[in-house]
Amino acid sequence: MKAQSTGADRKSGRGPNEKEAVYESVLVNESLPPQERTLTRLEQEGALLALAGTESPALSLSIIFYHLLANPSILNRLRAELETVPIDASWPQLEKLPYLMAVIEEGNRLSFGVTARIGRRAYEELIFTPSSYVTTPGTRKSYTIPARTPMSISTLSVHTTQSIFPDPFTFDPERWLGEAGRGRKRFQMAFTKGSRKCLGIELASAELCLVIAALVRSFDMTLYETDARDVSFEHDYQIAMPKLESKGVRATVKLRVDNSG
Ligand code: HEM
Repeated sequence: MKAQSTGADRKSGRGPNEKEAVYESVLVNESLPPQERTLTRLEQEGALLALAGTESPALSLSIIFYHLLANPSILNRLRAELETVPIDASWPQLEKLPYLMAVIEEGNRLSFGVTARIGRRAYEELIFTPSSYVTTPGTRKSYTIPARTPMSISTLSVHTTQSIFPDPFTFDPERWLGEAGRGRKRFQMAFTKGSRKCLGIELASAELCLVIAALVRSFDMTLYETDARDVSFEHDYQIAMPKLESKGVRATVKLRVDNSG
């Protein structure tokens, strides 16, 4: 769905290629009533952007780096692929690397995005037909969901469905490759789906591609006092949290000499 313009462009006289700033889109937004164009609303937008834009990619990165360092065969395969592009490869160049993208998909899958059930209401009646992945006996019939019925789905249950993601708690980038991998993408719920899905998907992809490529190529790392429980989903704080005493994913780091690219 195309995002609706807030009207700020018309007021500012900006050209079609210039971007609207977030605060401006609140203050000059003709579809917002005046009581919404307040300092409180600006604070809320700012806090959401700062939180959503930092914690979520940081969680995916921690999970990815734990599994890369715990599984040298995955790390070596990723490093070999990264060495096929220049050392200063851009985001568009990195996005074309299938194994890097598979590692990112798998990190996002095991981060679970937002673990709380996020609600949706459709304005029209819906017919829900379970996919062929629904294997519980007696649950394959279709349902009619009346318009405006509150609904929600749990990312945890989708991302750990054995028939979609076999051995779901194993970090296995392979599952995102080839035809089968492409088919699974519609079950990637880390950013959720629909009109309120994450606003920062592209920025997150750029951050993850560039940071992973830079760290993997520049450093040799060894896990330090870190185990699987530092990245497992043990506590639900609306985002997945590991064991409470976790100090995060820690590693010792040595600069490497990368002769390629
Ligand atoms: C791996 C990284 C990220 C993940 C897994 C993630 C996940 C999510 C999820 C699950 C939501 C809730 C969507 C819903 O309500 O259905 C969300 C919303 C949002 N995210 Fe992200 N996010 C990530 C990175 C970012 C980044 C880098 C930004 C940039 C600032 C960002 C900005 C936002 C904003 C503004 C919303 C609210 C959208 C709305 O309510 O319309 N996110 N994100």
